[in-house]
Formats: sequence, structure tokens, C-alpha cells
Amino acid sequence: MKGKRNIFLVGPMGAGKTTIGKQLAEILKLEFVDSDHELEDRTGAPIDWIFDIEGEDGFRKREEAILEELTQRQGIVLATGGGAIVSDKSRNFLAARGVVVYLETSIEQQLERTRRDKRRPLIQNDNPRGTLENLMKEREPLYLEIADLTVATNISSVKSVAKEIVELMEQPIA
Ligand SMILES: Nc1ncnc2c1ncn2[C@@H]1O[C@H](COP(=O)(O)OP(=O)(O)O)[C@@H](O)[C@H]1O
Ligand SMILES: O=C(O)C1=C[C@@H](OP(=O)(O)O)[C@@H](O)[C@H](O)C1
Ligand SMILES: [Mg+2]
Repeated sequence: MKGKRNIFLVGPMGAGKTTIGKQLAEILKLEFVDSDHELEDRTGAPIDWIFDIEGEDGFRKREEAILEELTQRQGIVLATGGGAIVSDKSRNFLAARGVVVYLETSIEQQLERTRRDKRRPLIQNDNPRGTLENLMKEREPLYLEIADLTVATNISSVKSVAKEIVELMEQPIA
């Protein structure tokens, strides 16, 4: 893992990529970037509008372009969106340019953590549980494919997950 100076967080909606990423960057004194926030800042439109107007395909193209650029930076903690890994291009950028940390979470926790926030367009339907289960089936192999480290977030606080990542990063590669 030596020589890779970026940390890229991947995992499903509600895994804690955005929240844990901020903490982690603070501890490591690295810059924090969230690809969704970056997209929103640049387009001037919230993610759910982009989905409405351009569809998921349009959103993924924008996400690929932003990840191509952001992953070229040095010394960042990057929180990706939960579906970023669906794109082969995005997956390759992430795998090649930093340490990829998969934040693993149960469907139950995802539901609990995303319940109040209505800005995730893919789960604004009558059956968010079913949607999250289907997405997990499709996506988990892709998270695992590029993960250098996997960290469970179910029973740990944001702070302790961030600390665990720091400790794992300090260990030599097995
Ligand atoms: N380990 C955790 N323990 C408790 N709450 C968490 C944890 N990780 C995230 N959360 C909470 O869950 C919600 C979603 O987290 P977020 O960072 O937006 O997830 P993601 O970016 O992976 O979708 C936030 O309100 C956050 O504070
Ligand atoms: O899983 C997904 O496809 C998505 C996850 C969201 O990010 P978070 O994982 O940070 O919620 C956001 O990129 C968009 O709503 C699509
Ligand atoms: Mg997020």
C-alpha cells in the first residue's frame, strides 16, 4: 500500500462514506472531497435533480468524469457515491490511484441511516428495502473486487471506524 497516498471510500448508501471520510481526513490531515458534493457544486444542481433530468445514465457519466479528475489528486480522502463502482471506468480509476476502503453495512443499518434523508433518488419508492437488497447483490462483488481493505461499520461509531481505518493503514500489507 506504500506509495498510494489517497484513500477512496466505497460502499452502499448509508455506509457512512461521507461522514467517516470527513473524520478520517481530519485525523490524517488530508483534504476531504465528496464526489457527490463536488458534482452538485459544479453543476449547481442537487443529485436528485440530475437523476430527474438526465436519468441515472447521465448521472453516471458525470460521476465518471469527476472521478477521473479527483482521483488524479494527491493526498485526499474521497467519499464516492454508492453506485460509482458500477462503472468499469470509475472502478479502474479508483483501484489504480489510491487505497480503496470498502465500508460494509447491513441492509438494516442502511435503512435506518437513510430513512430521514429524502435526497437519495434510488430509494425514494415504496420498497427501499427491496431496492437496497437488489443493489447489494449487484454491487457487493464490485466493492470487493477493488477493495484493499474492508471495514465493518454496523456496530461502530463514526469515530471508531475512522480510527480503525487509520490503524489498518499503518499495518504492513499481509
Ligand atoms: N458508523 C456509524 N454510526 C452511526 N451513524 C452513522 C455511522 N455512519 C454514518 N452514520 C450516519 O448515517 C447517515 C448516512 O451517512 P453518510 O455518511 O451520508 O453515508 P454515505 O455517504 O455512505 O451514504 C448520516 O446521518 C451519518 O451521521
Ligand atoms: O448508490 C447510488 O447509486 C447512489 C448513492 C448516493 O451516494 P451515497 O452512497 O453517498 O448516499 C448518490 O451518489 C446517488 O444518490 C446514487
Ligand atoms: Mg455520501
